Amino acid sequence: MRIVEVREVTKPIASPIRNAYIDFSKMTASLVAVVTDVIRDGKPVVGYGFNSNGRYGQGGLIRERFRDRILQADSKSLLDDARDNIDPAKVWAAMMQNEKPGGHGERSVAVGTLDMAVWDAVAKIENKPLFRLLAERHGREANPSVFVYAAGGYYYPGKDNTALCAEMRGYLDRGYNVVKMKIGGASLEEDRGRIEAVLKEIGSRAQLAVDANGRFDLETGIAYAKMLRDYPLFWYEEIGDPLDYALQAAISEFYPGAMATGENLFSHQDARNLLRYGGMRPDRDWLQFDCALSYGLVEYLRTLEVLKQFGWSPSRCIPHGGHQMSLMIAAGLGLGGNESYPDLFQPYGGFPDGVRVENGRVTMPELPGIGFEGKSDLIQVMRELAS
Ligand SMILES: O=C([O-])CC(=O)C(=O)O
Ligand SMILES: [Mg+2]
Repeated sequence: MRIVEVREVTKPIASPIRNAYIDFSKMTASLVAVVTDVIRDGKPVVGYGFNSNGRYGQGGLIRERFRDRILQADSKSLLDDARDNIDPAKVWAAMMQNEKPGGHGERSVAVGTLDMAVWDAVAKIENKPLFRLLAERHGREANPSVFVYAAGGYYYPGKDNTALCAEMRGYLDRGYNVVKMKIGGASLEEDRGRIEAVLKEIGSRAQLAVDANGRFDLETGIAYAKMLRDYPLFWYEEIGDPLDYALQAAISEFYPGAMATGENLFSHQDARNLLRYGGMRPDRDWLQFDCALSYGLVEYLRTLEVLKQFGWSPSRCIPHGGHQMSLMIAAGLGLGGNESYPDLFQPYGGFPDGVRVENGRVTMPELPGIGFEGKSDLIQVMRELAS
């Protein structure tokens, strides 16, 4: 049993939206296929992966370093002999040989993308949904019903509060009961008006989270905290620079409600520093580490270990990124839920065809692997890459 080929293509996921920090007019993502020599139903098992929005495709790193380390490794050294399967942790170690520690910028995206494809292949080889395989290996009960919230509310040329409210109402109509919008890309007073308009629109049918995308300095973050604490928000997200743990800790003195952060922390070491120094509160705050940006599930398992050491439950994690991989981890390992972008980043985001959001939850179907085969627009581009 071996990995015979690794393919990458960089795809556009551009749109005219903008958050407080970047616009998405040139956004791309890497799509990868990991082809094995294992035959199921007369065809080779192929695992697929892609990275989440926000960090661009990683074709250069994948093609120049990580693909060759997988293909050039002794194939036996990548196997889990006891399970007669590929061992994702060994593939991970092969990819990371001759990589220095620290400085976890973007190679973590390249490795996370390939790691997703490896797990997809591993679960397909066992002919199980990945969430069932994870629950089994970790001695847990799987729960295929997962909380999801609708992320959007971007700044958009010509978008006024009427359009923003219509967008949010559309999410409620599709079964969501938590919605998220961007802040920090306008003045505080303008953002207050946007928030009040949305709160009035959604009424008691849903809760609202707000996301500053790391834009604020301490003073602005506090000014917003004082404004936002007047409203019953679901969370106040990524207030300042993702690596400024002292800022995060200081804001907690001004904001008693829930805060969320972590989508731009790419390693278990960075996650540990957040828990050590960021003043995050395990009884109310949320952690958004996204395996597809941060060295994959092999690393995410280490991050979950760190959480345990610091007294955090996996149920405080609601990953960034809106992909099916995190849905699998949520259903298999008991995360608190997952992000979703109902109108953005297609065909990569979302759920298998026919899966509906009901009362803010989706139920994972019993598809082998991550379940990409159940999403027709997505599997089409994946198969184009593999064939
Ligand atoms: O706008 C983005 O970069 C995405 C983001 O922060 C989120 O989904 O939380
Ligand atoms: Mg965010």
